[in-house]
Amino acid sequence: MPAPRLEDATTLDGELLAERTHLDTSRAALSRMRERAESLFATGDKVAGDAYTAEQLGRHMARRVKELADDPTTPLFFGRLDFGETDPDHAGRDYHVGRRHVTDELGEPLVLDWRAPVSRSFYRASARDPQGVAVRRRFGFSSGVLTSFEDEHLDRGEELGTASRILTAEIERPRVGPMRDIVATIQPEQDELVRADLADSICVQGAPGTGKTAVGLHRAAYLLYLHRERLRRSGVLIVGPNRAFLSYIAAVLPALGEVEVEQATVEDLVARVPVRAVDEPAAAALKHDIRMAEVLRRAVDAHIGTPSEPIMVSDGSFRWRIGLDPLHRVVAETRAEGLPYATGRDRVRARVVGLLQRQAEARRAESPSDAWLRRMSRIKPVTELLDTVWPALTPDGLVHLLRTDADALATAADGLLTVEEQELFRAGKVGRTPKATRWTAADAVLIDEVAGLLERAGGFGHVVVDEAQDLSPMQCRAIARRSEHGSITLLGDLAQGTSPWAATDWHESLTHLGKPDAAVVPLSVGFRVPAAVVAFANRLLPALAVDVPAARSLRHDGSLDVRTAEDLTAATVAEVRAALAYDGSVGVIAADDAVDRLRAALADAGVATATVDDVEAAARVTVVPATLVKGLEYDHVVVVEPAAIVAAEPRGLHRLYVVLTRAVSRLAVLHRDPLPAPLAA
Ligand SMILES: Nc1ncnc2c1ncn2[C@@H]1O[C@H](COP(=O)(O)OP(=O)(O)OP(=O)(O)O)[C@@H](O)[C@H]1O
Repeated sequence: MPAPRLEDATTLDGELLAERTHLDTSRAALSRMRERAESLFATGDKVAGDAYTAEQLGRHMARRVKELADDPTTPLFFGRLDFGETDPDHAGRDYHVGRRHVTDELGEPLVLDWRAPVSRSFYRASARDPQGVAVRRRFGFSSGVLTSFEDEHLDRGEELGTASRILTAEIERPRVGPMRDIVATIQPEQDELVRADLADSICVQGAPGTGKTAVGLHRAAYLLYLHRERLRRSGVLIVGPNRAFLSYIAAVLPALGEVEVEQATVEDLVARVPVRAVDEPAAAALKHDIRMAEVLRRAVDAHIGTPSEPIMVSDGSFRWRIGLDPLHRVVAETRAEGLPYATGRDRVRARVVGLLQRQAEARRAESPSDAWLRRMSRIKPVTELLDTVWPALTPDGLVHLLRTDADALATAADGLLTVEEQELFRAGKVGRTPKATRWTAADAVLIDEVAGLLERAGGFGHVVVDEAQDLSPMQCRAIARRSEHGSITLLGDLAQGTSPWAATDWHESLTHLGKPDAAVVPLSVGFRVPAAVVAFANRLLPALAVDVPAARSLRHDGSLDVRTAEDLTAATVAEVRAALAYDGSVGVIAADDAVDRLRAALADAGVATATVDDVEAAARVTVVPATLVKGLEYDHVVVVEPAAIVAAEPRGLHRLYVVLTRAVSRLAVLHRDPLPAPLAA
């Protein structure tokens, strides 16, 4: 493919000047839009009729003001599309593409939102399929100042692809602080996922650093733009592995103008009871097993009984009787409807009252009053019937019952759990009541499952699940309950699975998530890890027993340094000192129990360190326990004693693979013990 032609220098200067002027004009227009929104916000309460409308309007305006905030360090636009004369819709027009729409006083667009339909060509047009675009221009910025641009004359067959200087500079830019958006440089294979239909659930399998997290967040922003009202009502949820990760990604969506997205860990989602105990590994594995879903379903179902005698009800004036047959019918019909249990209980009550109502109507030839109906629905014989055939249940009460009543568990688990497994399930201390019980994290998932059997909760319009390979089947179901009527974006890498129940097959996870037909799409280009580091980490892949497509790294810079050291602590301090000579962040990653020692040694040496959940910290060095580093990245990574990281947990080699793939530019591996076998090869 021909390389882009260089324009002569004077034209270039003139063009650059014109683009800077356009940037100034757009900035001024954005600030006018914001002022207008602010003044509407200030007067909103006077305009709105009632308190409710005022509050709604206030919230809307506050959101609008936030959305229109201008950050001087992020460029308002990053690209431009010049359409050819023959394009049927945009002949001869040019558009600047940026983070949000900016219009002038007449409402003419100065900058188009990157999510607008026209902007799509910025990401997807190619020399082979120019989509009407004659020239695609990318802008280079330095500290918010427009300093350069790069043109591709698609109409002349020019295309840079990943050789773009501006893309390369963006990828190689030192990382500091929280994660950044990638709107300026989304790649075609990523864009296809970002712009997938709201109705489509997708699963992205990608090697470390292929942009899975970035794609998920940008998809959320894209869907919110396209289906704003609908998704504002139903909500968008991002699920991540831990607090540190969530705070690392928290700034991306607000930078894209999206301030109303919920972020949570799975533990947050199921936090109906406080978690105050830890399961033995075997018990935890059993509780996360998919068979538990059926055990719990049966245990709830077992509470539905059979009426054994007619009921007699007196309302003061008359006595009514409902025979056994109609009562049987009410219970059987309700059961057949397969409603959530608590809804079923309400339905039985309503039907029994309905039977009384019909008798009353027949006798008095008029409908009984609402007050009469209410009284009948709470009258003792009706409530007693309900308590026998459809007793009220609570989620923690039911799990407590299974932990304390061997017979109840045996009935529910018959043919599903062995006797040993039932004993394992009931092992451990249980309080006298649910409230007095010290629940474990796995218990909380089971309690949430029961809550889902009792009552159907409202779900989100879209859920993005990151690091999804670590979810257990029961955790997948907890997410499924929150996305039953919505779609999901599942992001992960089977090679990075470190939980005891880590997925080995995406179709299985998707089935537990209630989206068995979702497509599994690979991402294949790595934007983080330098090729030499990828090659080193990939030595582990054969030992990880997963079938994942290999990725190609875009980064050929970077360095890898693996060496032995007698005094690991001293070597770490020296390595961190050397790393600080470069720009960017430094991450020291070690087995969890070595973290305090390393942090203290660095402090003694006068090196300030941050903790992993403090993404805004001034210190450039972070000491990170290996178990918390998933999803994060640092320019310079120092891995201390790989053998200890591997030895610390059953899936230690997978953990080490995660650890070795966090480096953006330089990786130093320091060890005293021999390297784990696959690496030493
Ligand atoms: N198109 C792109 N342009 C510029 N940078 C990109 C692009 N795609 C991804 N990146 C950058 O590459 C890095 C890795 O991206 P991200 O964290 O989304 O990858 P990931 O696949 O989720 O990785 P992991 O599996 O390790 O969690 C980030 O710094 C991200 O900003």
